[in-house]
Amino acid sequence: MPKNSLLNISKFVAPEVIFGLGALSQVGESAARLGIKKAFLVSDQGVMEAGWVEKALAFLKEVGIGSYVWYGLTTNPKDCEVAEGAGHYLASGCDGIVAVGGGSPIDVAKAIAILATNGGQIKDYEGVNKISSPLPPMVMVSSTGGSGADVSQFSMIVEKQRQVKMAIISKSLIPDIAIVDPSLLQTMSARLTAATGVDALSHAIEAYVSLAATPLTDVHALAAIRLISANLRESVACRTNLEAKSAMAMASLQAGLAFSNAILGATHAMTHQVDGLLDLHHGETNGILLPYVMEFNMISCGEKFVNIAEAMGVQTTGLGKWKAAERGIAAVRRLFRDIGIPERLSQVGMKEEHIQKLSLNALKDACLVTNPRDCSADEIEDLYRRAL
Ligand SMILES: NC(=O)c1ccc[n+]([C@@H]2O[C@H](COP(=O)([O-])OP(=O)(O)OC[C@H]3O[C@@H](n4cnc5c(N)ncnc54)[C@H](O)[C@@H]3O)[C@@H](O)[C@H]2O)c1
Ligand SMILES: [Fe+2]
Repeated sequence: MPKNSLLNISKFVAPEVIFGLGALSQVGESAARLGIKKAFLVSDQGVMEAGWVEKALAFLKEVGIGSYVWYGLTTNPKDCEVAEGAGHYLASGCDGIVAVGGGSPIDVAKAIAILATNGGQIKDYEGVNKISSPLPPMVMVSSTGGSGADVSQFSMIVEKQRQVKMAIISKSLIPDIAIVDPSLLQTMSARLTAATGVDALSHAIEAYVSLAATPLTDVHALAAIRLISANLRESVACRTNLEAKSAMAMASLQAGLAFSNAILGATHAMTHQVDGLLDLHHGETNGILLPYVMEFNMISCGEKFVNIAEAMGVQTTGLGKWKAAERGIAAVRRLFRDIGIPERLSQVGMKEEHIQKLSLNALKDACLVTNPRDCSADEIEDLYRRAL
């Protein structure tokens, strides 16, 4: 029986989602509905400067919710930042968490929630299903249209000492309410828009070919690929193109629903290691690696790669399966080139001497388990080398 046959049991988890231009205005009502009296608002410097935190605070105040703002985190957030944030949460008298930001603040907000009710250190929760006590109520407002962390069961935190990005995976990490307001994407730079859009496309493609894909995740993954292929260029080109921003926000959301349930693959397993070592934008590294991993994975599920090609806008009629699949990968490469994603890992600081350690760590990453083609350490090394 095919792995994603309707005859199999499949599960799909998702938070309540509020989507649309102006949806940020629902943050107060959402927090109130969860019984939050004082919100611990997690964000970061860039999102604060863009003015979105001030707006969220006003909406919380409107419904009588007090708040404590903490934004002491960086991109590729670190375990020490989570520990500091959890200390602030426990001392603040807050009874719920609101994040306003991209994947970094959202992941830290989830990690703070874990420590707040489960104690210990964040590294104790690395892996699958390590959380035992329920978490405080969580409302996540995403500001990047890329990570999908606002709907996912993941939190990604770098353990500084090991220079490894840990995947913490648990259904407890699915927020109660996700607010997706495409207007927030207007303050992102073109480079950030490109990198976050590439992250979303990597989520959709990896989830679609994942060994854990189901009919429910396939629908979202393919829809996300179509939206990204048709709108990412325009979204990068113009900050105020609200149609393109809304399409990218929806794509990120659907890619998030797909990968949260189908998990990911070798691209992410390899990118997480580079994130831990070099502190680059996660989306750019994914963009460099994804076409190489697609070439490697293609033989495991040719038909799916044809569907990806079609979702990327490739006319496949009359082409054989493998030709069509290759054209899909070429379409991904062309999109990334058009929006200025670097093509080689050496351009972003990676060196030959890093490859062996990164490959061994990638082999242990939880995302590799669902890659459609088995990967040995040598094959991962080879993929890093091809992308170098
Ligand atoms: N938990 C998950 O399911 C999941 C999935 C994918 C990625 N991630 C993680 O998410 C992180 C990346 O998240 P991201 O790509 O959303 O970016 P990010 O949260 O790291 O933010 C990147 C930069 O963009 C700025 N920024 C964010 N929104 C902005 C806006 N609207 N206007 C102006 N500036 C803005 C931030 O201040 C920051 O400087 C990585 O650490 C990655 O591992 C998590
Ligand atoms: Fe990602």
